Amino acid sequence: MKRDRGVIDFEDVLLLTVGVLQERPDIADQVRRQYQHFVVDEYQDVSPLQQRLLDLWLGERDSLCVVGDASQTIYSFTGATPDHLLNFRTRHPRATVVKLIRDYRSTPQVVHLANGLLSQARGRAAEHRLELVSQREAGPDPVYAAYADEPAEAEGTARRIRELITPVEQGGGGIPASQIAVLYRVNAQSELYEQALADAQVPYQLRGAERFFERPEVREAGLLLRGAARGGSADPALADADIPSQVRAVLTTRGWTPEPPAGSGAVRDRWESLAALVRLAEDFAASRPGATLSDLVAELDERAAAQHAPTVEGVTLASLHAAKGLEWDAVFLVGLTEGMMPITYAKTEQQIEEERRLLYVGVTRARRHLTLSWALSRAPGGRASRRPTRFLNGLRPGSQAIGARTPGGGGGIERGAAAPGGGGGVRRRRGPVHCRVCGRALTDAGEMKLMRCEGCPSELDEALYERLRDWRAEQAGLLGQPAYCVFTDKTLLAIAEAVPGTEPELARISGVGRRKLDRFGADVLALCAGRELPSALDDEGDGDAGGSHSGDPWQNSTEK
Ligand SMILES: Nc1ncnc2c1ncn2[C@@H]1O[C@H](COP(=O)(O)OP(=O)(O)OP(=O)(O)O)[C@@H](O)[C@H]1O
Repeated sequence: MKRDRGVIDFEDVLLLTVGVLQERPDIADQVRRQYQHFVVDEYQDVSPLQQRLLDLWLGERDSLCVVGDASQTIYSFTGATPDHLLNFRTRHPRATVVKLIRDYRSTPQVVHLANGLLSQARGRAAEHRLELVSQREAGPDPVYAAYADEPAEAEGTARRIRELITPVEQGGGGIPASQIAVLYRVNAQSELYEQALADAQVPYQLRGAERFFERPEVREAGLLLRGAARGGSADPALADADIPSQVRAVLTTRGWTPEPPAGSGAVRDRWESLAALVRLAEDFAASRPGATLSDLVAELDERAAAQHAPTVEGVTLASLHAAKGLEWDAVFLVGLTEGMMPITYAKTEQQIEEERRLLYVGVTRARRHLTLSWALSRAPGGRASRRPTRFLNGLRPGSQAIGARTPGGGGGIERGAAAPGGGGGVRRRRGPVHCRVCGRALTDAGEMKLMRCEGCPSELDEALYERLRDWRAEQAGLLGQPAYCVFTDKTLLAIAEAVPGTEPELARISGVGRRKLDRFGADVLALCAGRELPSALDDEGDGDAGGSHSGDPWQNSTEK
């Protein structure tokens, strides 16, 4: 097909050049006369074909300098291998090896996390890893932020970015938008961030990919959905189906399938875009009961228009792969859940290790501000079933053993450390409630309950949150009341963030009144302390269906 159309791709450029240099010594001589010395950057990601071309350029000479970092090998899926780098000394015994361990880019806090990530790495590249030493002055600790769902994560990120770009004299960070990046694992994740940044009126640009609504498969899908909305659907039986079913039916004709195609690459990218559209339709239908396919198409048009702002110097949105070699003052690594990081199709140990290196590449892009975030469920109201990436275990606060309350290895914000006025045992006075993270006065009831802005990063102990939810479901069952009558989601979130150790600390959390304290206080404190509770269902002695466990059963189990 390429021959028919008279085009070649980048791989062909290499192949043809190799062919010319091999078969035409006269041309090879001329090229070698013209180019005397060679420097290769990112040498850990060289493919055998690229290595062959380099050898042909060089001929018998060895005027060659290569620069690389085996720990940043992230293109193995294209056939690249760090072996050329790691075997360089064998092939060129006279070569001088300079180990660059001084890191002039990042603060000690960022470098500490980068080193910590690699300390858990395995495989050949890991054997050659270097422990970096920051040469910069200290900066802020990396921020770890758990959000309830993906839109909240995107909105929270956009809000933090707004603060960072606000001029210093107006109380912001004074960082130019061009010095900020949001990095994600797959390009289909960009849509949420494009929308959130557009909503927050933050200029942005995409790197290495087109804007979501400008991608060919998304435009094509848009046209088909528009046709279907006008009644032009090829399948009249679908006219009465719900919006997501209609969208899935239309997108199936463009290659959407319920399960993703195996492996990575262009087919997978295309599928991810279509899957993002399906999710958008599902969320839209859930939030707008009674809406039609035409309404969805109008919504898509609106989003496309909002995200269509002319490209100006702005925040960079990029995949981790596209961020290689770059750096920014502030980097947001988003969507760091199991399944996305490592990505589901990374199965073998080597593939998992490559994912770890990808996260390492992301972390080392940050000069000063680094935020790592994830969402516990995909859509608002969904079950908080997601887990943050395993790669941060032992590194992010609260990620050690279940119930452990000590922060993980250095480099993290310790629980509550960032809470202005939140420390000590001082009783909270009634009056304006301020966000524990950014200090803004809160007016929204839900935010007041959380004691922070919805979008400000939380230091949620998600394992505790899960246990609290399970416990609440059990209590609600016993009481025959809805779960929110025990504690609302917001109160549970606030508890899982604050992890109160004493009754007064628990009492300070909004939504925990005297009655709740008497009834549930001991249970909650036991859970916060990481203790197991006996199942309330086994507790035959409590005849008061609406009453408390009187504190005893779990008090007895405190030695566990
Ligand atoms: N000797 C130095 N003194 C001060 N700053 C330096 C020095 N060397 C490098 N830097 C700065 O450190 C940052 C990182 O340098 P550079 O991009 O060359 O690193 P790198 O090794 O190629 O990183 P990576 O491969 O991870 O992208 C840059 O901002 C650069 O200006």
